[in-house]
Amino acid sequence: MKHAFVPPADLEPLQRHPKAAAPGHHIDLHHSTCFGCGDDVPLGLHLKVIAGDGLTVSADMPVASWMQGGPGVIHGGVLSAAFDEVMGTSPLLIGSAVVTAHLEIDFAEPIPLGSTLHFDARILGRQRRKVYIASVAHIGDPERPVASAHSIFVTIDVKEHFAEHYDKRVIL
Ligand SMILES: CCCCCCCC/C=C\CCCCCCCC(=O)SCCNC(=O)CCNC(=O)[C@H](O)C(C)(C)COP(=O)(O)OP(=O)(O)OC[C@H]1O[C@@H](n2cnc3c(N)ncnc32)[C@H](O)[C@@H]1OP(=O)(O)O
Repeated sequence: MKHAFVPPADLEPLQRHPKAAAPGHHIDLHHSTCFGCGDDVPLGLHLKVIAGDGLTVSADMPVASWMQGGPGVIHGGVLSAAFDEVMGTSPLLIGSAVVTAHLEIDFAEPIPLGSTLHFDARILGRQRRKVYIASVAHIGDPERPVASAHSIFVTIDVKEHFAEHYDKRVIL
């Protein structure tokens, strides 16, 4: 698939954390009211990200009618949010909490409502606090990706990062 993102050549390789979810297992929720993965939000993506081998994860997302952008197809922002969630969950494999600093999406084909998107994502490596991640999505044929994404996530101290906003969080 065409893309313009070039990760640095000198990325530091990363190791899976000994306590990371085992391959085939669901990686825990960010929190229950997260738009991307939370069980308690009525209108959310409800993504279940599954640990793969090494530094990989995967997820499936049925493309529901409320995700419509152009007639009969998924909205690009919804697709971007799904990539963000899948890639943003993967650093839990290395024991790091992260937030998105940079997210690039390449849209290769219109994605019809009613299809199921399958996402695969892979941690490429780190440079200081930056974790580089790549992801590809298909709707049935792994040889024919419909979209791909490249991102830079930055590791954070969760308590410190959210301290200013934590009191305004939504509890359902
Ligand atoms: C008590 C709470 C309990 C809660 C429990 C819940 C657990 C939840 C755990 C985790 C939540 C994850 C939820 C995932 C959901 C999916 C992911 C999202 O959607 S996240 C939302 C969207 N993203 C943001 O809101 C970030 C907003 N941006 C920032 O906060 C800052 O800009 C931040 C943290 C990204 C960086 O700020 P700096 O001050 O800490 O650090 P600096 O030095 O500026 O950047 C570090 C490195 O990153 C590069 N960098 C920063 N921004 C970049 C960019 N846009 N492009 C390229 N590089 C960038 C910099 O050049 C620097 O790199 P060099 O080491 O110097 O090479």
